[in-house]
Amino acid sequence: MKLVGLTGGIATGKSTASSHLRTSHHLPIVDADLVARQVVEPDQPAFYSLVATFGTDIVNPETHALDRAKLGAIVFNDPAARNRLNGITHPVIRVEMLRQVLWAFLKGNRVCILDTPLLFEAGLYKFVSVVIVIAVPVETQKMRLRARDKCTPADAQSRIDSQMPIAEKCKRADIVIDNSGEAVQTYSQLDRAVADITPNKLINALWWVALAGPALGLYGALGAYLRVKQWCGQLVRAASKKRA
Ligand SMILES: CC(C)(COP(=O)(O)OP(=O)(O)OC[C@H]1O[C@@H](n2cnc3c(N)ncnc32)[C@H](O)[C@@H]1O)[C@@H](O)C(=O)NCCC(=O)NCCS
Ligand SMILES: Nc1ncnc2c1ncn2[C@@H]1O[C@H](COP(=O)(O)OP(=O)(O)OP(=O)(O)O)[C@@H](O)[C@H]1O
Repeated sequence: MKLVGLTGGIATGKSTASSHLRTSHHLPIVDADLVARQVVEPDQPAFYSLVATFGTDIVNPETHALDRAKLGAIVFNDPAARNRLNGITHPVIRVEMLRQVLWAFLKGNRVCILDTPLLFEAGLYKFVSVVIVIAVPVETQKMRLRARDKCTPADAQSRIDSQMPIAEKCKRADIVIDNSGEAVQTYSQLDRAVADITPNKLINALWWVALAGPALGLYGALGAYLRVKQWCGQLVRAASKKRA
């Protein structure tokens, strides 16, 4: 299975591209933003680490879930805080993403897409065979980000500045998709890219036969690790609540 990193800057169109790859090409998408949301749900160990680090102000008092806007306002304006957030969330995001990649492999897919905004920043580019960057000019990026998230120009700028510049990502890419035009133009560039990168069926089947056993073992081990980690966290929290 070919592991493909799909990246870009904030609001350059990664989700637009990945939803086309999912619906028109039936490719499995491992969505880092989605995983990042799941690992900070209120029953997850990373949620408690975030509260211990950033304080209870980042919890919405009504829903008891993470107040993403508040945490975003802190970390997108403070590189040290962002490093602390990344230090808590990224290790667990990586484990869950690896689990999903193994599942995509076990199902016999020939291509799996890692939709990851921080592919370069977090070093995940080392594990993929092809990097696709979805690019737009910075002015278009700012305009689309502000229109989508209804944020101020300063907020849009600080989010953009939190990431590697899009021009640098394009330099490091194997394939650059220009998403500054109509969506259909982006889709046809993606269609050509898929045709270019999809491996031969026979070679893929041989790799599957060679690696399915170890992949299944690792998949099971990662699932068990995540579950045990969650149980341990619950036990520790229950014990500290009792003591309080
Ligand atoms: C800071 C948080 C709470 C803000 O949440 P919010 O709902 O406003 O944004 P959302 O999660 O939808 O992310 C939107 C975009 O912001 C950018 N972004 C998110 N986290 C980061 C980060 N740590 N550094 C730089 N850019 C980031 C990405 O381009 C992402 O696509 C949230 O992004 C978060 O928990 N980030 C840490 C986990 C992470 O690194 N996620 C990125 C995928 S690995
Ligand atoms: N070709 C296009 N033409 C016009 N608008 C577009 C185009 N592609 C994407 N958009 C719009 O730009 C915004 C950002 O796109 P999208 O959400 O796909 O970006 P993203 O890279 O996934 O963002 P994030 O980094 O926040 O996850 C959305 O409102 C989307 O509808």
